[in-house]
Amino acid sequence: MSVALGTTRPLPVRTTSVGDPGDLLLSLPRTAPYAWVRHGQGLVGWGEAARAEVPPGPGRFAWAQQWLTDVFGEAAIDDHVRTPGSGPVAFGTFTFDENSPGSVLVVPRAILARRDGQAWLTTIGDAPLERHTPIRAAGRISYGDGSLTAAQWQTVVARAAQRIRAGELDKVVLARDLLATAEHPIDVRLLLTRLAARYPDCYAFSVAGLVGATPELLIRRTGQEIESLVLAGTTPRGTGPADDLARGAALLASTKDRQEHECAIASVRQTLAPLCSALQTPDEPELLVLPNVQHLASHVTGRLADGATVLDVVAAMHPTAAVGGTPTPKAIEVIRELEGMDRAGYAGPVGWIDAHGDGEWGIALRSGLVEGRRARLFAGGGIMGDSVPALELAEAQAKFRVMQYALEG
Ligand SMILES: C=C(O[C@@H]1C=C(C(=O)O)C=C[C@H]1O)C(=O)O
Repeated sequence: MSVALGTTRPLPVRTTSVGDPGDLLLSLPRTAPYAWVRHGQGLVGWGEAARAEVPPGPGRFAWAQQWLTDVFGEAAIDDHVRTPGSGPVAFGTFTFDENSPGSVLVVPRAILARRDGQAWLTTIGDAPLERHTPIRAAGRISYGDGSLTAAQWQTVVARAAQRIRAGELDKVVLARDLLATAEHPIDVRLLLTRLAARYPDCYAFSVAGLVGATPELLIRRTGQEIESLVLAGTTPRGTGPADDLARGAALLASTKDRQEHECAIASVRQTLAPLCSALQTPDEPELLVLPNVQHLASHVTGRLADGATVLDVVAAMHPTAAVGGTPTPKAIEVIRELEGMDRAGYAGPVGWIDAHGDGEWGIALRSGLVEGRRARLFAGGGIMGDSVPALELAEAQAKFRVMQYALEG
């Protein structure tokens, strides 16, 4: 466990109501901003009161939960707002692969939040906080291949589809990375403001260098109520309104995409059912239309049977078939074997948790790891037996556009 210098223990936490803070993202200072924002609502944080580098391995979520229980349990909390996200909050990112290092939890020293017309500020300790400075442009952006070229990746997709046809597994999600280099150091706040403006239906997030705008809500816990938005099955946007509608209709009617979606729903149902006293999954997916792609989407709701925290639920759900595959252990094996890269936090859980175990966690898609002038971007898609490599590449390229837009404007 690490507790930042300049803060005393137990952490002195104070939450008070504040007037309308305006755009949450515009309050962030430049260094290490934390964010989870959708439709202008959510939480932003800065500074560091406590930080944990979570050790890799199968026990990582339990380790993280214990760390949170210790840090929150001994905090001296003066919370005048008492709502999910008030009091001390930890932002977190977990790597996709449990064996990869890089999972991090951070309790910021300041958290500014807004939900349903209510706004609040939480501060920890009284040392002065870093102040807001103007957002800086990144200048020209150039791109290079990551681990595999587009052609190599298509070969890998074809190989995976062949293994699915041979009956080794039902579905696997394969991704690739793209390396972006900017002329000037990348200001994460610039990426966040662009992402929030162009993708308001997505969760714009920033945790420990992992930045993106994900449409996929892994789990939200509010008391005993839980919600999840399952996405799987994708088509790029059309060239005009008629083409767009036709693509949406074709996606809803596509056997390949409906089966891919069913794999994702089945994995979520299977992991949530034992934790819930009630669980509703829709019979038919809907279309979620985003500026770059259209997805098959299912909104799942439920009621937790016992006192599981949001992180306990994350631990049970990750990785869903939307980002791993079916069956999960075989899909993970194939991903490790074929992708030729470490996904780091991409496709892993990202979000926040409070001292009562409430919180919101997404799947870190449409994202990149940002450091200095460089960003490593990630995108992928579900592969089935009848997947066409060129179409999968086009889908991944459409998904890369989210972060390319964030970098280039
Ligand atoms: C893997 C990604 O997205 C996932 C895969 C999808 C698909 O294959 O249709 C759709 C949404 C996400 O669950 C990504 O964005 O990189």
